[in-house]
Amino acid sequence: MAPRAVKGKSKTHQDTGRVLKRKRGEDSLATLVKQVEDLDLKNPVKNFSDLPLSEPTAKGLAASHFKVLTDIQSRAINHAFKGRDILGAAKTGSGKTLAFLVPILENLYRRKWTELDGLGALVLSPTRELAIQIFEVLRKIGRYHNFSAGLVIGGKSLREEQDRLGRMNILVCTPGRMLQHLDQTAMFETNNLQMLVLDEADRIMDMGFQKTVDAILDHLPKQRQTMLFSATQTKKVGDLARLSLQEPEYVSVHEAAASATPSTLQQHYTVTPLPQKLDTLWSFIRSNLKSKTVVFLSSGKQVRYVQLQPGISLLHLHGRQKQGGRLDITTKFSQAQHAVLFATDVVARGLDFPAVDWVIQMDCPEDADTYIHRVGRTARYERVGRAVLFLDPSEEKGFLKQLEHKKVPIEKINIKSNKQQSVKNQLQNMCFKDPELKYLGQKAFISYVKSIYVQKDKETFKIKELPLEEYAASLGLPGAPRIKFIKGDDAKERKNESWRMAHMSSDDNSDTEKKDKKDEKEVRTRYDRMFERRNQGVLAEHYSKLINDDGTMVATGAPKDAGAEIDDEADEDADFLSVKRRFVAGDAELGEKSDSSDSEDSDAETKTKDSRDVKMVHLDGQDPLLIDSKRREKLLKSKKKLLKFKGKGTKLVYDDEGNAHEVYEMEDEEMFKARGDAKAQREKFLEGETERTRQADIEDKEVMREKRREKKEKRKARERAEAEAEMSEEEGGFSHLPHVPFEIPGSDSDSASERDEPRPSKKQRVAFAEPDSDDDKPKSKKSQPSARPIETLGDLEALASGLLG
Ligand SMILES: Nc1ncnc2c1ncn2[C@@H]1O[C@H](COP(=O)(O)OP(=O)(O)OP(=O)(O)O)[C@@H](O)[C@H]1O
Repeated sequence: MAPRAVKGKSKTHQDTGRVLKRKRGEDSLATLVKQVEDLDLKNPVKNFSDLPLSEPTAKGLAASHFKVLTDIQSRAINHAFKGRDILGAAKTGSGKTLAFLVPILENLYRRKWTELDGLGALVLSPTRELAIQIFEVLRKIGRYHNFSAGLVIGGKSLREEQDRLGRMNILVCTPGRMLQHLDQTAMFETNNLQMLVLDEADRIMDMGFQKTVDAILDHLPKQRQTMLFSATQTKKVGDLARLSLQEPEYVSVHEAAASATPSTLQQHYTVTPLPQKLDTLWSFIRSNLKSKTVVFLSSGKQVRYVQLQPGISLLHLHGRQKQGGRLDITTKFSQAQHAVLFATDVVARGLDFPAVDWVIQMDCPEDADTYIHRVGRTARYERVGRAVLFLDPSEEKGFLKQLEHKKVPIEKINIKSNKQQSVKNQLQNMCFKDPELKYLGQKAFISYVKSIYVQKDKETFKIKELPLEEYAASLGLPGAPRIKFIKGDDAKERKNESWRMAHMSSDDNSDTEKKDKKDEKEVRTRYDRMFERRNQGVLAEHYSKLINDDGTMVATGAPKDAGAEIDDEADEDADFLSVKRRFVAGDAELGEKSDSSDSEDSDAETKTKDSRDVKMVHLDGQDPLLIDSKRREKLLKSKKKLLKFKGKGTKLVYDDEGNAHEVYEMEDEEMFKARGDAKAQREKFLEGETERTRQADIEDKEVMREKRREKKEKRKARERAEAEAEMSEEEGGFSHLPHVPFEIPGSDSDSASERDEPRPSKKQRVAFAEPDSDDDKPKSKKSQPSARPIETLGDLEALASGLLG
């Protein structure tokens, strides 16, 4: 009896403690809400400690060593706290990421956001690398919150992500993958979304992403807070209308500034004729072996070709690499003290590589905005940095005009010709010895010329003025490859085309990957072509023998007298092709019926030919089955096995007159032609099917969502009722504030709760841990749930490819 009394007493103590704690939480939340209401927008705060912040965010910021707000942070955060739409523009490296992440955490916190409320904030990033980076910052500063957060960037199975998506409060994603989920993941709801953030907004709103972003916006509620951030901000009225911005606050930190680039950045350009660019780069690298440098080139093929060995670690990064490889390289370069990263514009925006000394732009960027983002990879957050742009004489005037227009201060420098070292001979030797390298060089040449051809700014990019023969020689090539341009062929448009098809299929990959696949298909190596030619011959020969004049198929495994005219050589080849089927085309010459029929449905007959015993079995409505071995004879005795040789019947449909038709009937050629060009018909058909599939998906999803919504509402009501009952029993007056760890449910079993099975207990959940050892980690077990730190690239890859777990 006694123990029971003690137990009862301690339970009451625990309950009272819980209730008091809840009351304290409610009180501090009310104070926080009031402080935000009273925030003076005209008086930006300096330190994070002066902002009205929740305890978890304040702790997360302090543990990540963020104390003083940057300009953009102090001017944007207070507006964002008040729920205003924001157009944020500030120089590269000025801390825009925190300017939207802190409001996301705080606004959801003040709204008591829980797992049951679903997706509260969505952050769109133009590249996977940037999405990963944003997510890492979110993990750092949000580690003491109980929100669940996920990274959705493609590269892994859609299924894996689907199960977990429905429970996320905050998502960081790339547009293509997000749209795929919005269209295809029934459990994923966005009707409760509070905040939408577009990082590198001008890039996300431009042509390349237009269709995808518009389709995403169609799925989102119009009533929401929208925040746009970039170093080169979009202010286009059309874009703002597309986003349904409501009286946005334009927070521009650099509009009044003298330059659009950081003041700690020294910018130079050098006029280097195209054929000398590689030599200039080589000489630069050789004289800066103790630096960390990013070299921008216009295409991945060029990035792959630059395989010099100057005595410093060279890394290559471009969009066509596999995701794991890309992550590996960004991590390596981040950690390296001295290295050169050859990259395309995939790293131009947003990436925060620590301590980059130089940014070299070997190929002129497409516009001044791209220039600003590229050079922004150095001189970040008050650090110094240097940038050099290589311009061909034909590009100088046009591009300098663009830079001037965008307030970019840049000075000309001359390269000392006596310091120039030539790599032309070295490359020529290498290409001579290694045809594969020569092939790569040719592709690099072609892709460079194409990149110039598709540029819109014809005042800067004048293809006719480029010395292409000399440029090819500088790459070590024996001559300039011939390039055919199709008039009116817009490469960008072609690139974006794949979106449509990616969208239609339920494939797992992001749109970027689709592009890759499409391109991979187009790029056939020499060996591919040789192989194709060789096998074409073999197949052609066979094909002509396998197909009769009238186009009917000839059975290659049949004996010679079985009606097919096949010569000896063809028989050999037939064996080579290992035709396993034993159906013969006709039975007319195969002798009389055998008496020894032992099956209800089949009759067997025997004929000896070419010293082989051959039996024939007739199956209803089928070609005869040839029995030429004991094994096949045995088969006859099994009715079950014979079933597979029986016909399956034909499905017919009846018209109004009662005439039977096959489900698919061949159309008369004339009629087909009358309906127009075959290509146009195909496209029309595809469009129709895409639309039909899309509509069906949307309808299916809506039904599923409705069901889920109902269940969720019921669950929510039940939980609230329970909580209220519990409180009124004990003390009364408080509302329940359930907490979900800041996590992505990791295991498959976790996804069960999404399907309305009992919610996992907190102990079952997997939560984040912060890998940084220097941060003061929370001491209590409750505030530091069991954790899996990111230690290896594999971890990071898993993190990037799916959802955190
Ligand atoms: N308040 C702060 N105190 C100290 N460091 C900060 C602060 N805010 C941001 N940083 C640091 O500044 C660097 C740049 O920040 P961030 O990547 O957010 O810049 P950005 O403005 O988004 O740049 P970009 O335009 O290139 O995307 C990061 O390393 C970040 O950790």
